[in-house]
Amino acid sequence: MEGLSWISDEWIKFFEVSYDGIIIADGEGRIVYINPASERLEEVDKEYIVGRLASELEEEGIYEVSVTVKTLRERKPVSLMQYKGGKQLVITGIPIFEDDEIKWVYINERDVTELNKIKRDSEEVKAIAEKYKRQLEELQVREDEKSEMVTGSKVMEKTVSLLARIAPTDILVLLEGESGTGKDVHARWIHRHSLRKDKPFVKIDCGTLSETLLESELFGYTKGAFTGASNSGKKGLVEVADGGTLFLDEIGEMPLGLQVKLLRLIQDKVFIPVGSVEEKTVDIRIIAATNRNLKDMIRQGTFRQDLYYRLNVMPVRLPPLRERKEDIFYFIEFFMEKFNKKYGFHKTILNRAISRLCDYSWPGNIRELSNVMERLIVVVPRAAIDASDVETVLGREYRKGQGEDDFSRQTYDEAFEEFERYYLKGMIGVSSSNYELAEKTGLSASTLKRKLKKYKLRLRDRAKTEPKDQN
Ligand SMILES: Nc1ncnc2c1ncn2[C@@H]1O[C@H](COP(=O)(O)OP(=O)(O)OP(=O)(O)O)[C@@H](O)[C@H]1O
Repeated sequence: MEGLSWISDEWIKFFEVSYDGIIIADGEGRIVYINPASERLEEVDKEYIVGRLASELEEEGIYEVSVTVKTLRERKPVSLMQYKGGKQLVITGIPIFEDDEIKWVYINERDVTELNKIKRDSEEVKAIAEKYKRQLEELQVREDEKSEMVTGSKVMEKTVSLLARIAPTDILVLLEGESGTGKDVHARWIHRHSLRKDKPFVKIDCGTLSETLLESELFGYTKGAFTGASNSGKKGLVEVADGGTLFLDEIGEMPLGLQVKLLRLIQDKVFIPVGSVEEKTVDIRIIAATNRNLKDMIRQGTFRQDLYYRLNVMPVRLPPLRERKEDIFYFIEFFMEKFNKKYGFHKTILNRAISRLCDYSWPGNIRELSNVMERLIVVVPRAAIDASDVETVLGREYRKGQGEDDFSRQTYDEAFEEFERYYLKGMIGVSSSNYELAEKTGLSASTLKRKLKKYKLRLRDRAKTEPKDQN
């Protein structure tokens, strides 16, 4: 340690206990000091190293690349990453100048294996946490779906899985269906499952306002734009929806004069507030809904063809309830739970009451079913809703609706499945065991098991919905 005689023994003691490797070389590259940590990290012996030229040690392969040599050559701090005996070392050489000459090279070696492992571990932990977070979110979504939207039948499952695929994209969705088929519910579902879910969902019913009012509601107005306009002007719903989703309900009712402005909004995401000359740009996703046949409207000249093609990118048809009778069971279950909770009841419904509800053609679709279920829960004074209650609540509607089944849109298989489920549900109502059910239906135990599974039916549903003495 001759070359370092100017450094006090106290300082050397610090070097000796350092966890980092420390090497000091002179201006010619001759190693004058190596601390125990460096001996350990580099797997070398100080007796062999001290007094030797770094370039020689590099030639001998003791050092794969000598940082000392590199630092002397480049005359500036140099950092390298090297692997030695399974360790990952970051080696830094710093030249120390006297006048213009390099007097010393100070080398610091740090074992980053542990550090990198900790980093990798923490990344792994982060990835696992992300995975669980995603799983939780998916569970949450499923929970939401359960509580907000019925998705029971095969048709509905297909629709929902299509919506799940398109929800995160910005594709324009056109929901088509009769009044009460769930266009609003589905539009909100798309928004909630989109990347815009934390931004506003703004609905405008194009059928309820006059052309002038609709225009100012949609696009807003500047101050003094028309008599009675607020002095400060007003933001339109299009702007309120910025970043989120604009739901244009009853798009078929949109006045022709506004259709061209809507076309511009859809195409270029620009609009002009009433009374202004300046265009404004927004970032919105548009979902439109209609219960009218837009193609017929084009023929009648009340709907623009170019707008129709802009809107018809991803049409999603929500069939009327009479075309998906299988869904009625799921809706009944859903509304029983919903309204029992709302009114604090624990009412049940008998299978024969369910049969009556299924017989009806539901011209007002799910909205009508929802209203009827709410009325039944509230007005029936007994714990179990019976067939006669349904007939009373539906009244004349029931008799009118009976026998109006429309199978014209169903294939034979679909109609058969609908009947089979209906039949089995009825037979469950009059059987007290699987054995009895098999006997009454004449089906083998295994066929019965398979069919009950297919239609998600259970014998204990009966116990839940029908008191024993009523059978
Ligand atoms: N899949 C569903 N799950 C649960 N409730 C539903 C579903 N579809 C519709 N409903 C209920 O039925 C009623 C009517 O639904 P919604 O308002 O979405 O229909 P709509 O097609 O938009 O009707 P309109 O054309 O008259 O505006 C609402 O009370 C809604 O909660």
